[in-house]
Amino acid sequence: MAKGAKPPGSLPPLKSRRKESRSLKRKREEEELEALEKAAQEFDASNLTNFSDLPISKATATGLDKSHFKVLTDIQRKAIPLALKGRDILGAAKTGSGKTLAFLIPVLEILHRRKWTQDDGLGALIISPTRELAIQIFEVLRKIGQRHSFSAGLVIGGKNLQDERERLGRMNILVCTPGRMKQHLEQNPDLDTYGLQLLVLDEADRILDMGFKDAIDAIVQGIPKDRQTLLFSATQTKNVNDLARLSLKNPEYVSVHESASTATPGKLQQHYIVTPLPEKLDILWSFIRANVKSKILVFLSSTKQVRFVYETFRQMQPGIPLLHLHGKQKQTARLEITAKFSSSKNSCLFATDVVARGLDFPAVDWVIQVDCPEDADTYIHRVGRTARYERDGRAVLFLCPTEEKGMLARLQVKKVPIEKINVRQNKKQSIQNQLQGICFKDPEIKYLGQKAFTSYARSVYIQKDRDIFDLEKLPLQEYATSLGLPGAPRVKFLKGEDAKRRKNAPRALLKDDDSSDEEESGEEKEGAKKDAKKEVRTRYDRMFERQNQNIFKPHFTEIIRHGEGGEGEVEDKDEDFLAVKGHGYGSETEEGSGKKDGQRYIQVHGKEPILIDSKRREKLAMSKKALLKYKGTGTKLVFDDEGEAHAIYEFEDEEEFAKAGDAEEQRGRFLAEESRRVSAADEEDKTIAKEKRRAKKERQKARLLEEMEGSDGEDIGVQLVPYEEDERDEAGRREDDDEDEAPELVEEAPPAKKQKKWFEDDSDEERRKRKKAKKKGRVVEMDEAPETLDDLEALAAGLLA
Ligand SMILES: Nc1ncnc2c1ncn2[C@@H]1O[C@H](COP(=O)(O)OP(=O)(O)OP(=O)(O)O)[C@@H](O)[C@H]1O
Repeated sequence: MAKGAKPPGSLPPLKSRRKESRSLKRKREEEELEALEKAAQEFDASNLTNFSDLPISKATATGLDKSHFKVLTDIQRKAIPLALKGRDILGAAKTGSGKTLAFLIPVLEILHRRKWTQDDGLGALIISPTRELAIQIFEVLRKIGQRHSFSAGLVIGGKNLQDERERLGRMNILVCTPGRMKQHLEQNPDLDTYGLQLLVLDEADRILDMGFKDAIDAIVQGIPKDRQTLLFSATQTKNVNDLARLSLKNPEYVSVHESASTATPGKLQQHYIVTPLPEKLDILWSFIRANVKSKILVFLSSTKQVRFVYETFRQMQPGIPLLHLHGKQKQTARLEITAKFSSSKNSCLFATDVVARGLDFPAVDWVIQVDCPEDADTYIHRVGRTARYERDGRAVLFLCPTEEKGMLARLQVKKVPIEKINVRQNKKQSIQNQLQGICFKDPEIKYLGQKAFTSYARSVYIQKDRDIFDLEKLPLQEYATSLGLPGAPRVKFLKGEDAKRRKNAPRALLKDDDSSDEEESGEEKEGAKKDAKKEVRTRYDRMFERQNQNIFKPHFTEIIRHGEGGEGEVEDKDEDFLAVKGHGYGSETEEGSGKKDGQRYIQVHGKEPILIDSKRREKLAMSKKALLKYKGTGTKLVFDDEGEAHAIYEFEDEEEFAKAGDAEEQRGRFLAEESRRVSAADEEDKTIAKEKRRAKKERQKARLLEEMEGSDGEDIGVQLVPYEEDERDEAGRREDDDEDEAPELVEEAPPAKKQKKWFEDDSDEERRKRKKAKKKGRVVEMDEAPETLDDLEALAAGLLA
């Protein structure tokens, strides 16, 4: 055989074999993808039942199987095949009917078929109106996408924008809230949206209404028009203007329950009761007491009401774990509460509408709507937190007599089957006295009650549907009494408030408002914001101004007024009372708080006024320590026999001085006399000090002896504490130290700040851990909850696979 010739039947070299197999693999993959695309385009959904029938990738099919999803729900059967064909979809289906999978499966499949890789940037954007819902969607995506290699991120705020930035540049799928996404699109040059293939809006009608308008418009401007768009909600919008804003292309309207006789889940039992407003809390309390073995979700119309009911009911101990959730809690707390309620078998969660949409709490038995929802759609979403995916559930709506007719008419139009029931009067328990007692004992709760009252009144006032909501017809005085308040707080309203706009406004837009104690809705807040620019008012300022509240008894209010001379300027004087009189710092002309050019100042005698431009600064400025600093060290005076005060050094009368002889001589005499006096005093001091040292040594000796012998024979665990470490006061003095011993104390007293500990307890261990975590730049906030925001963010940074 010639040199170099290959023997017949021998294999090609390894390198070229590998190359060949790689290209074969690639070819095979491409053929598979083409076949998948073809199958999706030609798919006939008429006999579709199981996920395994769908023309989807192996990766998605495995993810679904591993998550135990087998049979498609109606909305999934109708929407998924169309979305896989690349159609724009307007999907409407009852709450709890599985809309999340109806958009997540197409998201994964479209990107897969288009061979999307990490280098291709953002491929799909999923928008949710709340952080909780975004987290929930993200978790489902993680489960069913576990066999894909896309990177997915969660963009919901509550974290440093900069931290999120770099990671976002590498993400293929983002689940986000509108405000935060808008921020990133505007400020993050690393975010490449040019190739975006899919835009999904969950709870689309909510996202498209006024509150999110700016954010959504900005997002839509920043992404390509040539993309697929999927909109889902239980109460879908068909508003042409909304759809035009999203540039939908010939969308397919998929409404599986439009022809159904009801808009709510079949297994949901819905009832309402008619109750006078002042009896609502009695009924709620009695209901909870009678259902302590259930899982109950209670909707109230504002954060303040949620907090008031939670705080008071908690004190009254109904015998069921209580939780509360609203939009003003910190994200970690919100996550923790959501997780707790999800995993609990029996508990009662008081919440605002922040949990009304989309959240999939397992096995909720009851949804109670204490406050009437603003419209029938909100009703549908609230009750949809129970009776999800083939489960049973019950819902009760509390209606005031004035709300009954209007609300029932609205519900009827929306095809909500609801029946009236009555409360068994013998089971109803009045809690008014208990609430009064709680409010009386705790001014903070009373204050919260006042805010709850105000926010309720405002929430009714700002509603547009006057057939249902009529504030004037509500017995507000009695309602205040039912909350345990001594009188109805005065509520200020401004014209033209827009409940929906404020309610749906993203957090970013409400940022300024969040810092205040006011409620979430209404132009009142905007008015308040304007006021806030003029002067900084603390909650205590407001509390004092509320004269009809009797937070302080009327005669006390009188004292404030008379003490300040005149009723005309009560507001300013109240502030003076708070700032000055309350602390007893002298005359109001010299010291106290005042206003200049619309700014508030605190004036301490002889010092520059301190500008009060925040609550924190006011608190600081009013602290004892700060005031001591500003007040200086004071002047030492001596008193003569007649009780007259004199400065320590005073000028002598000139004539007297001349009579006493030559000035230089006098000086010499004075110095000689003083030095003799100082030497004598020094001798005396030394003797006293010596005597004291000796006595102290004796005492120490005696104490040691006592300790060694065990004075009364008992084994005292804290004997290890040595004598240097005995009790000291704040200045580092020991209890038996004498004021006169000052010179010795200076020598002996160690720096009083930190006392050495001779034994270690759990707190030391904790402190060390905290210190360590701090050093690493991270504070461990929740040890037990497995799904902290950090966990989720870490997941967000990782790959789905
Ligand atoms: N095909 C399915 N098989 C079994 N369970 C399913 C299926 N699809 C969805 N589910 C379950 O049904 C529940 C409700 O699903 P999902 O949250 O998607 O409902 P939804 O229609 O989005 O509700 P909402 O309108 O309240 O947002 C979830 O617990 C989900 O896991």
